[in-house]
Amino acid sequence: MVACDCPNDGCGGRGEQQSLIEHREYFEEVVAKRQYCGLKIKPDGENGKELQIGRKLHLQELGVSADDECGSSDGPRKRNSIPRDTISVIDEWELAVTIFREFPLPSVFPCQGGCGEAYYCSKSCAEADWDSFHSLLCIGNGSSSPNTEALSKFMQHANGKAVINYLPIWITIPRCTLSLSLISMLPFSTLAETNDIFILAAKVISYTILRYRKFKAAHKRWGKHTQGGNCFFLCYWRHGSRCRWDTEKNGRWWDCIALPEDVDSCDETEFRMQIKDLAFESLQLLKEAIYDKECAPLFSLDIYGHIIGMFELNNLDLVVASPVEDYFLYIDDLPLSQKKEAEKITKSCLDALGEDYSVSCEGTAFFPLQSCMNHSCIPNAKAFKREEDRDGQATILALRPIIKGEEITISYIDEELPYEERQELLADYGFTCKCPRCSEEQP
Ligand SMILES: C[S@@+](CC[C@H](N)C(=O)[O-])C[C@H]1O[C@@H](n2cnc3c(N)ncnc32)[C@H](O)[C@@H]1O
Repeated sequence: MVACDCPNDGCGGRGEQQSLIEHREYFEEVVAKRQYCGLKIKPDGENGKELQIGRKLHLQELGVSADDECGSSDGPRKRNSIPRDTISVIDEWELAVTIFREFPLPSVFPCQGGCGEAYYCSKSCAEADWDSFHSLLCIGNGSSSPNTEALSKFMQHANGKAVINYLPIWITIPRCTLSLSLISMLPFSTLAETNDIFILAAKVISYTILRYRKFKAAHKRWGKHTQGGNCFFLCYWRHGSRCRWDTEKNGRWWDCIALPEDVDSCDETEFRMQIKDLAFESLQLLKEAIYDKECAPLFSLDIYGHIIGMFELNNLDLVVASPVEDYFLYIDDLPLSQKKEAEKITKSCLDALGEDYSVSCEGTAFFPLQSCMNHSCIPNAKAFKREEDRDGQATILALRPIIKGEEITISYIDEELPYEERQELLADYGFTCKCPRCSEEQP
C-alpha cells in the first residue's frame, strides 16, 4: 500500500473517508506524483488504464459524463455520487496490478514544455510534435510562445461553447470508424461543444512558422542570402504549400459552412457574419500569442478563413472505441476463477461508471490523401482506421476491383438513404451528386 500524500483533512492518508470530488484539485497531479490515495501510478505509464478509469469516475463526480467530454450533444448529465465502496476499491487497486499487466497498454509521455495538456504514446512522438508545432502552442513554462497568457485565452476561446453538427455518416467497423465530417458552429447556440477547429488552424500556422524558421536558419548556414521579411516568407509559403485556398473562390469558412437546420435562410447573411466575427476574435487572440512579423500574411483573416474552411469541408470524423471498455471486456473474457477474482476489485468501478464505460472517443482528422477524395453514392472505396493502423494513419480499402485510371471515391453520407435524403445531406457539402446511381434515381 502506498501512503497518500494529499493534504485533505480527514483523508488519513488513505482517501477512504472522502469523496473523489474533494481530491479533484489533486487529480491533475496524479501523473507528477505517481501516487494518489493508494493508487500507484507506474512511472512508465503501466497503469494507464487505471488512470483512464479514474478520470472517467472523476468526471462523473463533477457531473460531466464521458459522452460530454467526447462530443455528444446531449448536454451534461448529473450522476449519482461514486459509492463509498468504490473509493475503497480504488484504494486497494494495487492488488489488481497483475491483471493490468496482462493487458497491453501504451506508455504515456507528457509534453516536454510542461503544459499538462498534451500526452503522447512515445518519446519520439512527443519530440516530433514539439518540433512540428507544439513548442509554439504549448502553454507550459517551456513554451516558445512569447505570450502564453494570450495563448491560454486563445485555447479557452477555442474550447468555448458552440454547435458541432456531425452528420450521421459513420462508416462502421468493429473498433473504429471514419467518415467525412462537416463541422459547423453557431456562436449563439445553446448546445455545449467546442470551436476546436481553431486549434487545428493554429497548428497549421504554427507548423508553417516553425518550418519557415528552420528553412531560413538552414539557408543562413549554407550562406545563401534570403530576400528577407514577408517577401521571403511568401515565396516559401507559395512554394511549400499545396493548399486549395490559393485557387478556390469560396473556400473561406464563413462562406462554405453549411447553414444549420435551425437557421432560417433569411438570416443567412447575419449567420455568416457571426461566423466571420468568431473567426476574427480567434485570430486576434492567436496573433497576440504567436505573431511573427516575417510570417505576417499567415495571420490575415482571409488565410485563416481558408485554413478553417479546408478543415470544415475535408476533415474525416474519427471514432475510436473506449480503451476502458476494452479493459472490462478483457476482464469479462477471463477464465471463470480469474474473472471472479478480478471482479471483486473491478465490479463496483464498472457499476459506478454505468454506461460511460463504453463511450467511444470522437475527433476529426485531416488526412492529406483521404480527405481529398470525392464522394459517390456507389463508392468504390471506404475509409477505415484499423486496429493495426498507427496514430495518424487511416486506410482506404477498395470495395471492388478498381481499374487503372478510375477515380477512387468514398461516401460522405449513409448511401443506404433514399435519393432525396442523400441529396439533402450532400447539399451541405455544396454540391449535387451526379454519380451514375443518382443520375438513374433522379425523378
Ligand atoms: C473533401 S472535399 C473533396 C476533395 C475536393 N475535390 C478537393 O479538391 O479538396 C469535398 C468537396 O469536394 C467537392 N466534391 C466532392 N465530391 C463531389 C461530387 N461527387 N460532385 C461534385 N463535387 C464534389 C465538393 O465541393 C465538396 O465540398
